Amino acid sequence: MLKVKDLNLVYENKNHVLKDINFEVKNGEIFGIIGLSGAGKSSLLRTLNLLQRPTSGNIFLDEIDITTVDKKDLRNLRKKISIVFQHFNLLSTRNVFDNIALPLEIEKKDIKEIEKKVDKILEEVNLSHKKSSYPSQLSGGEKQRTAIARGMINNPEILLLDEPTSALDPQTTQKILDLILDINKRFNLSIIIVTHEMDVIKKICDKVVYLKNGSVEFFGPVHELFVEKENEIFKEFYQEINIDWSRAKQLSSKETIKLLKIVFWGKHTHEAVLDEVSKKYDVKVNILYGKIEHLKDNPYGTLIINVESENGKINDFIKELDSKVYSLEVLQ
Ligand SMILES: Nc1ncnc2c1ncn2[C@@H]1O[C@H](COP(=O)(O)OP(=O)(O)OP(=O)(O)O)[C@@H](O)[C@H]1O
Repeated sequence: MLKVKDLNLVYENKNHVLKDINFEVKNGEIFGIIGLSGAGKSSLLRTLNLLQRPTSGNIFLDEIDITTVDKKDLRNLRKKISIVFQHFNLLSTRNVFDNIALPLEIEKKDIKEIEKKVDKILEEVNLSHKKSSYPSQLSGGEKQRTAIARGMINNPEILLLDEPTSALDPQTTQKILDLILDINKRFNLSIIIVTHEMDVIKKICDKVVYLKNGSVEFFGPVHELFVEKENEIFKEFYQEINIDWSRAKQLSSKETIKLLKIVFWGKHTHEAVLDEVSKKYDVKVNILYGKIEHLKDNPYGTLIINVESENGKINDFIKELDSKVYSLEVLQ
C-alpha cells in the first residue's frame, strides 16, 4: 500500500504547487489523478518515486517512509515504483528490445536473463513483432507499449503513468486502456495514472484524487466522484448535464409538481423502479434529461424528472423512490 501524508511541494521559485496532499493507494488498485492543466498532477506523480523530492510530508510504501531514502537506495526504490513518462522517453538510437533491456543492463544482469525477460514482456504487451524496430518506426501506441514494457521489466510494485493516452487517437487509447487493465489484473499491480481525460477515469480507475490548484478537492471511489460530487466538480471540469434549468423550473413551479434528480448505481440501474413507484402512487413522470454511463464494471444512470400528482401523495412517492435509488435530490 502507498500512503501519502501531508505532502507539500514548493519549487525553488517559491511556487507552492502541492498543498497538504493526503491519499492512499491499495495493492492492485488502478488509481487516477485528475485535474485541470497546472493543477499539479505531474508534480505529484514525480514526487511518488522521488524524481521530485517533496518539501515536507511523508510517502509510505508498505509502512516505510520513502522520503527518507538516501541517494544510494533510490535505484532500488525506482525498481519498486517505476514511471512511464508522458512523451515515452525512448532512446532513439536503441531498438524496442534494447530500450526495454536498458534497466536490466544498468543492473548488469546476465545477457541470457535479459533476453528471456525482455522476450517475455514483449509478448505480454503484444510487441514481439516490433522488437528490432527503432522508435521513429513506431506508432504512438507502439511507443507507449514499449515504454510500459520498460516500466514493467523490473517487476515493480507500483507503475506510475503520466498521461498515457494524451497523444493517442480514440481507438489506440482504448487498446492502451485494455493493456493497462490487463497488466493490472494479471500481475495484481497497483497503477497510478495521471490524466486530464474523465473517460480514462471512468473506464479503468477504481479510486481517484481530484486536484485543484495543488489541493485535494476529492479523494475516493470513482463512482462517488461521478455520482455525489457531480455538481460541484464537474461544473468546472466540463458541463456534464446539458439542460435548460429555467424552463425545467418554470415547468415545476406548481405546488403539485416537483423537480427531481435521481441517480441509479450498479445493478439497480437497469431496474424499472421509477415505473413501479410512479404507478403505485399514481404520479405522472416527465423526463427532462437522462443518461446511462459505465464506470469500469458498473453502470450508473442520472435522470432529471418532474413529477406531478393531484392526490396529495407526492411526498410519499418521493420517500419511497428515495429508498430505492442511489440518491435522490429535490431540486424544486
Ligand atoms: N520545475 C518547476 N519549477 C517551478 N514551477 C514548476 C515546475 N514544474 C512545474 N511547475 C509549475 O507547477 C504547476 C503545476 O505543474 P504540473 O505540471 O504539475 O501540473 P499538471 O496538472 O500536470 O498540468 P498539465 O495537465 O498541464 O500537465 C504549474 O504552475 C507549473 O508551471
